[in-house]
Amino acid sequence: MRIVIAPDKFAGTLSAVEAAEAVAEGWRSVDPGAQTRLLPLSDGGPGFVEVLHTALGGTLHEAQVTGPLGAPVPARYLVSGATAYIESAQACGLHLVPGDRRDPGRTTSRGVGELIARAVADGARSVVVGLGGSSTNDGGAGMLAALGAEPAEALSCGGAALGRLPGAVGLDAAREAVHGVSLVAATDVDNPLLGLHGASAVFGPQKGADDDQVQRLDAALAAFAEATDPGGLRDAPGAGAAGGLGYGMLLVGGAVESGIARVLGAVGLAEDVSAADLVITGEGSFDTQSLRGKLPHGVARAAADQGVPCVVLAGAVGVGRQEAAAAGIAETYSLVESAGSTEAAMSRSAEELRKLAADVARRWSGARTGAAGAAGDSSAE
Ligand SMILES: Nc1ncnc2c1ncn2[C@@H]1O[C@H](COP(=O)(O)OP(=O)(O)OP(=O)(O)O)[C@@H](O)[C@H]1O
Ligand SMILES: O=C(O)[C@H](O)CO
Repeated sequence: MRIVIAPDKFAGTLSAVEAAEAVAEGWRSVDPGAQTRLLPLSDGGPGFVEVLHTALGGTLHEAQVTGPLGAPVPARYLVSGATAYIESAQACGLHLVPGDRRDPGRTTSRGVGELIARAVADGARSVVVGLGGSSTNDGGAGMLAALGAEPAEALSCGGAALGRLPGAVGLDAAREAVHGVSLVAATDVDNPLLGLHGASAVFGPQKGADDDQVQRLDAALAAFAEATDPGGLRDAPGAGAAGGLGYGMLLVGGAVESGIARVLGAVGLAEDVSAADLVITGEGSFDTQSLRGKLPHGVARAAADQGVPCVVLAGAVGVGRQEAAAAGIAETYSLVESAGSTEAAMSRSAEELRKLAADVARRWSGARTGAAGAAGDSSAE
């Protein structure tokens, strides 16, 4: 059997690469002759550089940049040909901020700008920045400051300060720093910068903001938008990704693209799917959100387009059989159910995923050869 294994990360327990490897190992333990094609994926958030490196090869460059709270953090970016791939979460990700220090009023995207500057200095003609999983809400102001925007200090100290900037914002030097470079924001969401569906309201709470702070952060971003762009960039889809980093990139001539589309294109999913008998995708929590354009949904659509069955192996499954079927998903399998508890699924995630994949292999390879245990005779609901 030819299997394409294309999962997202299981946030908090397995990277996409680890998840894909565990599924492949589990499958091959039952069906050693299977041809497994591993295509770990990312939507632009954490894992972006690792999955593109797996798919494209290229060279990883190490850097030390300003982290979300100001202290330096290590970050790796990928260079493949004349294109550099940067993962904003490596410089300002939520995972870099301990739970008791989360404060989207203070965290900065400055390190992202440092990575862009470094890639451009290395000679990149195209810079693709994955956006998502951030701890910030600074409209990309810190990133712009690292590229030369003024007043640098006030722009670098987080989203709260944007409501009281000491003077006009100067963007010329930042624009000049990326002049002639194709700059792409590969975003995990298409939210605008401001308002009910904006960065602060939708993603502020997961970064530690309460209702009052959400209001203040939204007002501060609105003031920043007034000071930087009289046009409609604030309303552009994706401007609100990564705490408004999408907006900041638009200000210096960047283009917004779907991170999922960028990654699926880069890894050549459609081509591999066309030669497959089964596609396996997955993520930590497969819920109704997942069916609104998240990675497993994109993979399922690619499989459905080619008439290839697709199954989901997820940490937890919160989608019913009918909803899944409507999205082109033949079966869903839950690690929590197969491991017996959330605790077991989370603490022994790789091992439990291998076991679950072996079980799925028994069902699906058995079904193909007409053996007992037809595919899909049991699944998590
Ligand atoms: N091994 C696991 N077993 C059971 N549940 C898991 C496991 N790993 C992660 N999870 C659950 O999945 C959640 C994370 O979901 P997921 O990996 O889909 O990412 P997310 O935070 O929803 O981000 P994204 O928007 O990128 O999908 C965790 O909070 C946890 O509840
Ligand atoms: O980083 C964030 O704010 C979310 O992942 C949306 O982009």
